[in-house]
Amino acid sequence: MAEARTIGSLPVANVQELAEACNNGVDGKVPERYLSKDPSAKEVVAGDDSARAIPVIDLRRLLDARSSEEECAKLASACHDWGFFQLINHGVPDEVIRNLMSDVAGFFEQPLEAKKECSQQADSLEGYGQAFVVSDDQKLDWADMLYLQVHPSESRDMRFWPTRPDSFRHSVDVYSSEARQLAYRLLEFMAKGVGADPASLRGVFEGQAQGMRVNYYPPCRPAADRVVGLSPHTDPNGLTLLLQMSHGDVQGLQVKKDGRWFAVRALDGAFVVNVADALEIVSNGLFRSVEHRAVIHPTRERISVALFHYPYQDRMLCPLPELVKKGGGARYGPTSYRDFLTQYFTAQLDGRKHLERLKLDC
Ligand SMILES: O=C(O)CCC(=O)C(=O)O
Ligand SMILES: [Fe+2]
Repeated sequence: MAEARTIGSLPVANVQELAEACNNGVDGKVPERYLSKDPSAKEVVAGDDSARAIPVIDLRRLLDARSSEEECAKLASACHDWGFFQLINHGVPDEVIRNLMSDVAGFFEQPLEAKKECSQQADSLEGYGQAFVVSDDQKLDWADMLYLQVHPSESRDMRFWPTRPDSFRHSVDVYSSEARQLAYRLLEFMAKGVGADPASLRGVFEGQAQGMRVNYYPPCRPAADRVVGLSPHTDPNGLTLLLQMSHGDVQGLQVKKDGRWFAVRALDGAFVVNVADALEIVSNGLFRSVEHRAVIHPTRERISVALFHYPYQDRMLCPLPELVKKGGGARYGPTSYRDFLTQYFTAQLDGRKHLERLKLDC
């Protein structure tokens, strides 16, 4: 996949190690590069009201002929109004998710030297390290990550795949194939929700690249409210399925709506699903790719696993013709997905600029 294999990141400190030093008082000062200078970043609509702010969609209701139409409409509204929803009764066995999360946590529990066996190489975002560091004076995120290309299987670069815990590779393999089928299914229901042909929307993504990013957010005792776990961004792919693991109900994901940040309270056992850039384009703007970010807890770590489903890369990406007709014209110009990714990275995660430049007046 173009993204991970052509764009590298400048090497920076390992945040898990840095956090240990900062948190246990050896060197309590958090380096300036991690401290946010934007105070507005802290204005959040949190509290209990927002706990269920993002809509909850029930796959069982989508599948049941008696409730499907209503749930599809709810799904389509969620994708338009929020770009995010939580998915319950999703059918991915608990055991598959448990195994994945336990192996992922096991990887990060290893000593640094062991994790470094999977380190990123120059010019690639694949492997263990930090992403999106393009300049020496850029602010840095309080997180480490492990990015793997997981599908198609021949695209896997096993140099970056952990061999410990022993079951890591198997767990990822099983999880990615279950979740992939779920993603395709969701795309069909999304299409139904806007009166489009399910096969057309599914066809843009089916069999295409799937990547997995594990984000490790260490606690930050001295300055949790001044560091950022993952800077505001949209995802460049089509559909993202997100799982999180935390102790003591630690949350961290925040989603932007109408210019305000909303804290997401992830339901136990649910997926957090979000519309990403390519799906906004293909849906002619009926589904929206919204900015989101992750914040840090003072005393507890958090791990999230994002599974990215990419569109085809050998054809031009553009809105589905039937949705263009419905919408009275195309709202996005055609783009090659490779060019789009280059723009995404050149914009340095600067809001939605890379998407806005494709917009047409109609
Ligand atoms: O950790 C989270 O909750 C968000 C992760 C995310 O947005 C990403 O990996 O793209
Ligand atoms: Fe994201």
